[in-house]
Amino acid sequence: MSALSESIDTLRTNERQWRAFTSTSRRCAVMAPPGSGKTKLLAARAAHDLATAITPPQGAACITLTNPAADELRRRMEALGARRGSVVFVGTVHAFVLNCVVTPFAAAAGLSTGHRTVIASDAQRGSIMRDCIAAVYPDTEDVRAVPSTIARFRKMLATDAEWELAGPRIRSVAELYEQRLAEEQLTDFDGLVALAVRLVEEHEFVRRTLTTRYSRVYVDEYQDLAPGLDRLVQALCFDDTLDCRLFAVGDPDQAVYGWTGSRPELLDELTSRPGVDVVRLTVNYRCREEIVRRSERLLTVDRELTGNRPGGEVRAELAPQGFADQIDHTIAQVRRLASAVPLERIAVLGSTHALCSEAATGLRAAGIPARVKDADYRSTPATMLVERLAAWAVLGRESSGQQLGRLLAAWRALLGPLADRPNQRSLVACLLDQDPDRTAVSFIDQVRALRLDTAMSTGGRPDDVAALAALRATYSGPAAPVELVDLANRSSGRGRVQIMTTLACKGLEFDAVVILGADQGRIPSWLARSSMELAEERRKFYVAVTRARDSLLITYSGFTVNPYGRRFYDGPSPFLHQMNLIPQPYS
Ligand SMILES: Nc1ncnc2c1ncn2[C@@H]1O[C@H](COP(=O)(O)OP(=O)(O)OP(=O)(O)O)[C@@H](O)[C@H]1O
Repeated sequence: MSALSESIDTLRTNERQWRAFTSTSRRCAVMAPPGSGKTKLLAARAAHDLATAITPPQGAACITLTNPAADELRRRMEALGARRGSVVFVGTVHAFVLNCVVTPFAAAAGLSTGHRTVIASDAQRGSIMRDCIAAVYPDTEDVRAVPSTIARFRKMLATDAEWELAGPRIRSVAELYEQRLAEEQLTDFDGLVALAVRLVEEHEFVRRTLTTRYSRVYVDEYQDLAPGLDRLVQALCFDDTLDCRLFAVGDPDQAVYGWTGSRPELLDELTSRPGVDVVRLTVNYRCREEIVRRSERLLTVDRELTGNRPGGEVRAELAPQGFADQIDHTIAQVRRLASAVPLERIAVLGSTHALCSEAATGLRAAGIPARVKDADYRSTPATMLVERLAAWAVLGRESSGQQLGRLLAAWRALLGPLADRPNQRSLVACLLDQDPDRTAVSFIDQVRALRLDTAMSTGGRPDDVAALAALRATYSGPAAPVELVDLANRSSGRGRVQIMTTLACKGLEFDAVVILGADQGRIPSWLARSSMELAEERRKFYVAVTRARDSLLITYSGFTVNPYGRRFYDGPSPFLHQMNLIPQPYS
């Protein structure tokens, strides 16, 4: 039986999943809690449609928010045998906007000069923004909030009336900033999204060509789409004169990207539009029942969710000596679990990168191998591919879980026309090289020299260029891991406890989870003041809690310490009371 048939058969066992899988509506929205099989359903539905209902040259676009989530979706679809090719797009919304909307249509619609779109690097954006602020504000004024305010308004595609609310000086800086980018033939992601929305909303030929090519659109994590991206989906999938179907999945209780302008209500708005078939899933297949029961206490509305696996352990432990003490509790927990659970199936989550690296130092000092996600360099398509190539080269197909054909397809997708046949042959030769002296850094250099660097810098991908440089630096510093196997293990995380922020754990699952630092001021963050910000902190914690399949430990001290050593005795996180893990405080 094929992997796709097997996956479809498991969906058959759940009446609601099956209803969504077989929905014949042109627009289907699946609202579902963590672990209820949203991504599984979306991958199976897309793979099945590609095999049975979509005939080339028509294709499909499968869109999600972040690079790791896109990588996971691509992996799941490939495992189901979904065909890959020029008419199937699987990637992030920003990659869709750049490669499928702006690059092919902006010049034809008269909205660009026809030059290649170059995305400004973080450094370029920062420097231009500083210049523009200096041109509008006097030196004496506190301008720290200006860039984030402008970013928020640009992400929400603010109307004239909304810009007026922001004030004339903010608007002037925003206009100057966009003008400077244009003069230097640069753009940024917010500019790209705004341009794509204009192209799709104002030009019928763009809508028609796009929907002829991508006759089905699949969106994972819909609740996290920023408003501009929601407008793109509306323009393509809610125009009855076009033949474009939508299959969207999401969970408003997992909306954690408020700073991008996304709102949890977007998914509710989608489901209340006419002609949308709404399916609500209620079984959490991931977490054992005790974890489901405790996690649901964090929500304001009872969703009547059930777990599908009995048992489970949820504990909160007081570490009275402070954060270092919490790390000791974590070490004890990892040691307790280690005989039964592979280390890579254990996650340690902290609210900030700083807490995560402190935890990694503590675990490593105790002799426990640990990997901090995104600590040294960003997970971009280029760095993730280099890690996967190293895994295949060192561990082989069986142990690495990587297939050469898929790696080459990913290589071609990344390099475009630069990945000609001789280039691919050189890559395979590099992967087959058995030189025992090869280090991680020499492998990285070899792969980058195979036109990877050139493709990234000429292809307008400054994030990948910066991330590749940081990847090299990670393996070339004086105390850096030098072995190629260290790089190879990075993609699977094999043999290492996985440490990451509560934001970065989204979409992942582990047998056991430890959440560190559940103290007021950290969870929720002291920076969250408004009710909207506090609600997002609660959702972030809910996402973290629901990553655990079997056991969950949450540590707290009842106080936090700021960088100057001052203690704040604000008590444990209120979420621990909410989950009924510690008694309610006296009011
Ligand atoms: N019908 C089913 N039978 C058995 N297992 C299932 C079923 N549906 C989903 N699962 C399993 O449940 C787990 C969670 O699935 P998946 O990652 O797709 O959930 P999700 O809803 O996308 O989660 P999240 O929103 O938390 O990221 C996976 O291990 C998946 O294989």
